[in-house]
Formats: sequence, C-alpha cells, structure tokens
Amino acid sequence: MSDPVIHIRGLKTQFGSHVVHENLDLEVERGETIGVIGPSGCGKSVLLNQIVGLLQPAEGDIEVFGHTLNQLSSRERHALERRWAVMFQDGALFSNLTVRENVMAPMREHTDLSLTLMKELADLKVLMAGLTSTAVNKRPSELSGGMRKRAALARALALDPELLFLDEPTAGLDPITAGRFDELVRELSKTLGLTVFLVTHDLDTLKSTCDRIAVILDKHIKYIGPLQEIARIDDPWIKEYFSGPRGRAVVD
Ligand SMILES: Nc1ncnc2c1ncn2[C@@H]1O[C@H](COP(=O)(O)OP(=O)(O)OP(=O)(O)O)[C@@H](O)[C@H]1O
Repeated sequence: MSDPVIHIRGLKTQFGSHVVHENLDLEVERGETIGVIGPSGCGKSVLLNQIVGLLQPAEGDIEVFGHTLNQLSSRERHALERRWAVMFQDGALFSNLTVRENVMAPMREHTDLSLTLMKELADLKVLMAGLTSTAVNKRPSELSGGMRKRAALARALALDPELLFLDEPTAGLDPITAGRFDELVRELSKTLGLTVFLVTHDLDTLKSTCDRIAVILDKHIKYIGPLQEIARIDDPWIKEYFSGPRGRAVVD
C-alpha cells in the first residue's frame, strides 16, 4: 500500500489484566472506506477511540497522516485533529443548541471565521447531509432519529475533514432510513474524497459503503479484504456472521 492515512503497528490494548488487542496491525489507504467488524467486546470502538487519541495504547504505534500520535506536541496534535472528524453512535449533539449552532461549534473552536460565514457554511453542511433548510433552527429533540444522525454528520463535516470516523452510524435506525444514510455516506465519501473508518454490525452498511472489511478476531485484525472475499473465509465466526438470511443476501 502506498499512502496509508492510518498506519497501526504492534498495537496492544490492556485494561487491568484484560488484554483487548495484541499485535494489531492495520493500514487504511487514502480515499477508502474501511468497515471494522468482530464479535461484541473485541475492541472495535476502543480501536477507533485510540486512533482519535481518546485512549492510549499500552504498546505500539499509531500513525495518522504520517504522524506518530504519541510523538506530537499539543500544537501539532491540535493541527492534526482538524483533519479528522468523529461521529459517535449517539450523535453527541449539544441538546441546548440548534442544528446550525451544533455545526458551528467546531468552527468556533478551530477557526477565526466571521459569524456570518460560519452560519453560511453551517447551513451548507446541513444541506450536504440531506436535511432541509428548515432543520437549521431546530434543536436535536425536535428531530427524528434519522435527522439527528444527519445533523451529527453535518457537524462532522464542519471543518472539511479528510478522514471521517463513524461508530455504528445506522444503529437505531429503521432499515429504509439506514439505507438512505448509507447512500449519503457513500456519496459524500466519493464526492469529497474522504477516507472513512467505520465500525458497524450492519451487514447492509458493509455492503453499500465499504471498500474493505477488517475483522478483529483473536485480539488482532485477523482478516482484511473486500466483503465478497471475507464472506467466503472458512472461519467459525465469519461463517456464523454471514450465515443468516441477511448475511446470505449481502453476499449473494
Ligand atoms: N475505559 C475502559 N475501561 C475498561 N475496559 C474497557 C474500557 N473501554 C472498553 N473496555 C473493554 O474493552 C473491550 C472492548 O470494548 P469495545 O467497546 O471496543 O468493544 P466493541 O467491539 O466495540 O463491542 P460492541 O460490538 O459490543 O460495541 C470490552 O471488554 C470493554 O468492556
């Protein structure tokens, strides 16, 4: 691989005596969407949190955009953080702010743009995320689950990230809303040239958005490749994962 956006080597994660990851290696190429799957508790969300610096690994190196995370000054770190965005499972929107104010929040923190420009940009991101302009003045509690996800996506796009992290983006959505959200993620990632790191249990999301799938088993990325290849691997967990009716529908 030529130009990995994320390069992880020899990662070990440990909580007390509980070893979650050991000798975990991963490369994510620029512009690809990678879906991370694995049994519940295998450390998918922890891996995401480590890449964005919310958790420290016990051992190993994590490079993002060619910079080793634990070797950066806080200033360098701040500059690097502007290049990625995270959409957490619950959306993590500020409930007391309108959608527009939520999308403006990262701009206020990281830029010196005028208020007028921030508002215009925020409204543009809201439209990009597939919401209508009437949504900008609403608070999260006034939105449906699907609309809240879109608002969270709009906020994630606020600073034009090159790398987007999505933790269970379609969790809690009905299949039609989830499918539309998957389409939006795919369209935006291709149009904007985003690299996407996606944690999901949703087989339809894997099929419609991911270029490659990374499977965490036995504490490391045991398998990585396109969905059709992964689905055919002779491994008990993979067989079980893909053997239900939905799994078969995705693979056939
Ligand atoms: N801050 C923490 N302190 C202690 N243990 C933790 C912490 N965060 C996560 N863990 C443990 O690490 C393991 C991996 O957690 P993680 O949430 O990454 O799993 P996951 O693969 O995302 O699971 P799921 O698919 O159920 O969401 C779990 O056993 C969890 O209990």
